[in-house]
Amino acid sequence: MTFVPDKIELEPLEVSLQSVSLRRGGRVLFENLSLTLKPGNLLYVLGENGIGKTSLLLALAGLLKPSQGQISFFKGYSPFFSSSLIVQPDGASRGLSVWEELNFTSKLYTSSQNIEHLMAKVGLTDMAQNRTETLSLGQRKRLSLAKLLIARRPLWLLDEPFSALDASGRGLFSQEITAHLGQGGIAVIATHLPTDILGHSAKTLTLEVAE
Ligand SMILES: Nc1ncnc2c1ncn2[C@@H]1O[C@H](COP(=O)(O)OP(=O)(O)OP(=O)(O)O)[C@@H](O)[C@H]1O
Repeated sequence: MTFVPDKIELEPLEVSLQSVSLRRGGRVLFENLSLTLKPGNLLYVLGENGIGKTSLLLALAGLLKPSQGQISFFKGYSPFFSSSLIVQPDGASRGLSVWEELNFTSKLYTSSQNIEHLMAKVGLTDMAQNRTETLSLGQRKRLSLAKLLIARRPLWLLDEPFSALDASGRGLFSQEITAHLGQGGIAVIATHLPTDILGHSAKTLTLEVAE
């Protein structure tokens, strides 16, 4: 059975939420949410702790089912083949080294990206042989960025992408998000940080307690 298509181009994806409600832990997080994301769009999801930002990202990734409404992916892709999700804590715990983790990801996505080049780009060359679970939080975030670049999905779902990163890491991540948007990708960023870090025009969605 083939789980991943041989080659995924950055397709001009469009994602649409129609009257979406999400329940979790026995309570309604939000109701009747409608919005459309088009190529090049950046959406910031804001709101207090526990309001449902990460849950919305999980729903967009196809990992949580809306209790009402629909999330539609145009152009025929399922969320599994069109999105990359970075949540916290990340899932770098397979007992692999940094190089092995990137090699595994590369094979999973049949990517032709050069792993040495990517490790240099994200500043992890010196950590190539270190097991991923021994990385610092900022190094893990850099590893997540390398995996995003390998997967090359059109929809990036990023939970606090800039937290734990130093200034150079934040610069690098912003540069790659900007490049992704420029290539017609979409980014959804859940954050508590100021939303001007990218200098890119953005939509903002502030989640509030459901009635
Ligand atoms: N696995 C789970 N099972 C049941 N309820 C959960 C689960 N994970 C989270 N929740 C609940 O869902 C609600 C929304 O959580 P979510 O992680 O989406 O919030 P958030 O806005 O991302 O918060 P934060 O700003 O703290 O990261 C919270 O009330 C939380 O308790």
